[in-house]
Amino acid sequence: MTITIALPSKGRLKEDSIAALERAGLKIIAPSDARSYRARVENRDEIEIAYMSASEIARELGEGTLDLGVTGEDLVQETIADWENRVAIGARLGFGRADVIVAVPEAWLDVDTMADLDDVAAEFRQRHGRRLRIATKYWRLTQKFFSSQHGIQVYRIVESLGATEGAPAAGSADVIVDITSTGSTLRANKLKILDDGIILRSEACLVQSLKPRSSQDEAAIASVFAALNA
Ligand SMILES: Nc1ncnc2c1ncn2[C@@H]1O[C@H](COP(=O)(O)OP(=O)(O)OP(=O)(O)O)[C@@H](O)[C@H]1O
Ligand SMILES: O=P(O)(O)OC[C@H]1O[C@H](OP(=O)(O)OP(=O)(O)O)[C@H](O)[C@@H]1O
Repeated sequence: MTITIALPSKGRLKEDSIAALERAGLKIIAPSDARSYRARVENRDEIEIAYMSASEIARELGEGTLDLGVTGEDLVQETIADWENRVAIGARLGFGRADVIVAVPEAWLDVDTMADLDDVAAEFRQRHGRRLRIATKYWRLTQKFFSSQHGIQVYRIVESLGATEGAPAAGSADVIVDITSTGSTLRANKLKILDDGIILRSEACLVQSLKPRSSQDEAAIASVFAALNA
């Protein structure tokens, strides 16, 4: 039996993921064809490595087609419906840190909290003839935070697949929900994070799919977590 560990094939999480496994004693043998998205681990024939995009890793963990994967917690929570029952976050890896936040224009001087934003949302239609628009690619996290946690119901999500911080200035949204790490993109676009507007502090994690599997595979997974958490 083999278990499959998926690692990001590109982007900011790729190199750190490989390094984290190597520090845990899992040395990845590069495939003979560098364009291949499959690899093996030295002296661990029961482990197969698959390279794929970070969001695809989250999706496939949710569907149970992978055993383990390294991806961001934000992508886990956003991509997988009912994520707590489908996957388990087994190790936080200390890189890929970023916060998913609610930010509003700096010019909104009297809006500093989610309660202030609730007031704005409630008045928005009367004042502007439409609902408050939130630009984001984090639909699920936004709905959970606004509707379930803060009881804000009157808003509209405008899907943004990039340059989200530009949406308020461009006039396509009023506020945003996006990732920030250094804060420089928010500052450059004259946006401020609400005082209680941190939805999630995310980092790269090793995540396990919660599907039934053989005791041999369970043991292989446990040994990977033990090595990483050692
Ligand atoms: N400054 C940052 N901007 C965006 N994402 C970041 C940042 N810092 C860390 N991350 C994390 O990196 C992950 C996304 O990584 P990356 O952008 O490499 O993926 P991607 O290649 O865009 O993935 P996909 O192709 O699946 O969308 C997310 O979990 C995110 O939280
Ligand atoms: O707080 P900061 O350090 O400014 O980082 C945050 C920005 O970085 C990411 O964009 P990036 O330009 O990396 O492109 P991406 O959206 O394609 O990941 C992210 O989407 C934010 O816009």
